[in-house]
Amino acid sequence: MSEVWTTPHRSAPVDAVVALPGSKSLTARALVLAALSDGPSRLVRPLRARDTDLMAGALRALGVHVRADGADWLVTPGDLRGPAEVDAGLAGTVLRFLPPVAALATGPVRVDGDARLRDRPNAGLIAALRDLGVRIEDDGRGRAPFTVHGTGRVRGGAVTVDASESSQIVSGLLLAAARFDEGIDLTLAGGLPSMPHVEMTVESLREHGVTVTATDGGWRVTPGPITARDEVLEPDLSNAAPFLAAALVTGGRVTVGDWPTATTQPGGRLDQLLGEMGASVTRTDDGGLQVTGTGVVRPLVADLGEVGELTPVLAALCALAEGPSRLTGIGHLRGHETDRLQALDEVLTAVGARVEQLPDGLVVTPGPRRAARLDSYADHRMVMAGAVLGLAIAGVEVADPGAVSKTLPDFADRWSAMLGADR
Ligand SMILES: O=C(O)C1=C[C@@H](OP(=O)(O)O)[C@@H](O)[C@H](O)C1
Ligand SMILES: C=C(OP(=O)(O)O)C(=O)O
Repeated sequence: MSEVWTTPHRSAPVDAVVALPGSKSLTARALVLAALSDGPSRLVRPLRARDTDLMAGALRALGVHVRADGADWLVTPGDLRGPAEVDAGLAGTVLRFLPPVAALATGPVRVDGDARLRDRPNAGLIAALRDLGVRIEDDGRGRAPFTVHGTGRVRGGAVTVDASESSQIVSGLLLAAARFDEGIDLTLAGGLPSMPHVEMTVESLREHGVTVTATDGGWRVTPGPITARDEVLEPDLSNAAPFLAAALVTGGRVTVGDWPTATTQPGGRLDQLLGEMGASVTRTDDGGLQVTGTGVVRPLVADLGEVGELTPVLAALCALAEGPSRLTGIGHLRGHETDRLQALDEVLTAVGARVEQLPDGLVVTPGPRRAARLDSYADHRMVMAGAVLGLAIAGVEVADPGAVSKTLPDFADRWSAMLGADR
């Protein structure tokens, strides 16, 4: 892909069926649990993208055998050991899920990544690990780079955790906790975004035979073995968002195949959210989710705190809506791949919308549309948001579109295929 992507403009209704690779979040959990489990596992239809490659690489660096050369990934646990250097790239999942695993290794494990990773909030995780008996060297801010000095075991036990800036702090602790001597009795110190992602963690743990109990203020994980299991990964429903949005924008029809009947992925809320924005949403007989639009996009007033990663695409839709939208509950997006509230403000303003930043969200008022060159902000979901805008607005370009490699390296090809797939 070139340095600047001229996104396809399309006024005719799209009519396409789209198949998507596995979920980033489920693949990350499956890799970590496979690495900590009591035998080899096979992951079927994992996501192959920068974030999951980095997770596989991080686990390999600690002594886990991950075979990723075939269609399936084969994971064989090994003795966890340092010294090791872990490149977390820009992946929140690696930043927050890997350190508790590193604490179970012997020897130092240094975690670092892209320049922006060093700004991503992580103090709640580092403080919690220290309270659980782990020695960690950091710059005093709890952010990358830091070094976990594992001794091969973690005491565990009761801990109060500040996960107000990222649910991944809770997920990371819970994922490894069955291997701590005392498990974990985690109490939240404050708010928690992205609750479905914690439910995903709890469900993944239970599928691996781990006992997780919801308590008054958090979760308790009982110490014990993590049972190895083969797993077929659900498609990534957050990556489905731009494709389904295309139906709404063009007044067309898009079906994403193999849509799970029940899911903890935040994208599972797309039927309701896109329905509120004017789509009709149905399930197809062969298990897909079909979204049909009329070409009119209704404004959205919603608290997206539980489904934050859907925000960039939904906000792009809001800029194309027939009135002002208000998206709240998403202050923590300022700590994502980029400050997404600021980035969305800049991008939506560039294409003609009026944007007001709230402490925890955005008010987006559509305006006269205009062409613009947008930045990707190294953020995969900002590229996808740009693609949605470009459908409706001629002349939308996105600089540095390769940022999509974080979760969907061939996004632009899939986007073109969708647009060319009219029947
Ligand atoms: O656990 C996970 O897989 C994720 C949790 C969420 O993180 P935050 O709670 O930091 O938003 C989400 O935004 C991220 O894309 C993936
Ligand atoms: C916030 C996201 O990623 P990360 O896992 O790096 O936090 C995302 O994918 O939208």
